[in-house]
Amino acid sequence: MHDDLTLSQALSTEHEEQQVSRLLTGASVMALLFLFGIGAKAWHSGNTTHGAILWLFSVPIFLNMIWFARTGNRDTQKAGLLTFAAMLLSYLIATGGESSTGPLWFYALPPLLFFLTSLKAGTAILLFCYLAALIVFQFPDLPGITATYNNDFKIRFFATLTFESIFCFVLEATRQSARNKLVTFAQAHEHAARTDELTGLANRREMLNRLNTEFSRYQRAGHHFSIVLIDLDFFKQVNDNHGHDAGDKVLQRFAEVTHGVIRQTDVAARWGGEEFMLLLPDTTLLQALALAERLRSEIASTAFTHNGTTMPVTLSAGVCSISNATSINELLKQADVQLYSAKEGGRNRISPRVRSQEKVQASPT
Ligand SMILES: Nc1nc2c(ncn2[C@@H]2O[C@H](COP(=O)(O)OP(=O)(O)OP(=O)(O)O)[C@@H](O)[C@H]2O)c(=O)[nH]1
Repeated sequence: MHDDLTLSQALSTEHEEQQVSRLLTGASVMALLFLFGIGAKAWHSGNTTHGAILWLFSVPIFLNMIWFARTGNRDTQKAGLLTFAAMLLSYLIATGGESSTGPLWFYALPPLLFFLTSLKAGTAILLFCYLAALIVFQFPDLPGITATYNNDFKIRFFATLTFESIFCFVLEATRQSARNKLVTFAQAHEHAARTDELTGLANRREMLNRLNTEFSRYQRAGHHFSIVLIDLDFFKQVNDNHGHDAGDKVLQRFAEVTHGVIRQTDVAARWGGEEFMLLLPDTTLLQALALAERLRSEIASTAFTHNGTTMPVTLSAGVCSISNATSINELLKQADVQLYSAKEGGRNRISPRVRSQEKVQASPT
């Protein structure tokens, strides 16, 4: 599954959120193990109240894990774990934990906070933790505070925690900036891999992907679709008479006109050279013929100009519906046969011809 992910999908917010959830689950399991182990050690060394309180903390963490497994709600999982961590740290700094080592667990907070929340939210929560520590250090007589710390410890605690927090902030900011650049780069790269540079339409590779997707949809749910294979008539003459730049301009203008004619759900691609393909989801052969005819007429009446000279541009197109084919290959082959027939029939026309079309195309344009 993972191999199928594109780079920008792999860097997407959803994917990152999944990673965060996995990390939170891992952190929860580790927290449970630590609480159980350190609680057991405290219990055996006679500090039974401290041991029992540590074990008690494992209950909400365990329930949070169960809740996440049942609901899949990542926000609750994150908020729950951060709340329990804040409560546990408050307890540890207020009581000193074992041998006044409780505040040491504060050092786990900065990297976790910046990774799990935003830089802003992480800084705000950290400042709140600083305030809590300051209150414990400055007012040891407040109810619930049983630990006393000497001044050297307090100064070193704040100095090292500040150093670590700044370091984590800078690291996370750098990581986020690199990630954003990578996402932008990946999106541009993926767009380029799917798009024809000259016309901005989908390229052949993208069209083949979309055809396969549409064919699967047809096989699964019976959604019909049609394709239109288009070739500009006598395009070589445009290049020969007006130059390659003029030819390029015609291709670009053709793409613009096509965009104005098709629906948003349709896909237009440059199939190669001066050949184009339209993929029309949920469209019958007759509807596709009508659209192709509309495009033919629009192109025939559009003024293609270059350096003040107007160039005559018309198209021929072959149309085929998936209901007349058993595979993508056959669909393409039939559209090609129809295109050939349109060219043979005199160009500036759509094939197969149905009665309504014959009436429209009877008068030469
Ligand atoms: N300017 C420009 N010309 C291109 C491009 N790709 C293909 N062509 C030209 O398109 C022309 C296609 O010519 P042909 O295959 O002979 O077809 P045609 O002149 O359109 O004649 P019919 O298709 O038979 O109506 C060639 O001259 C190619 O060089 C492109 O990206 N830019």
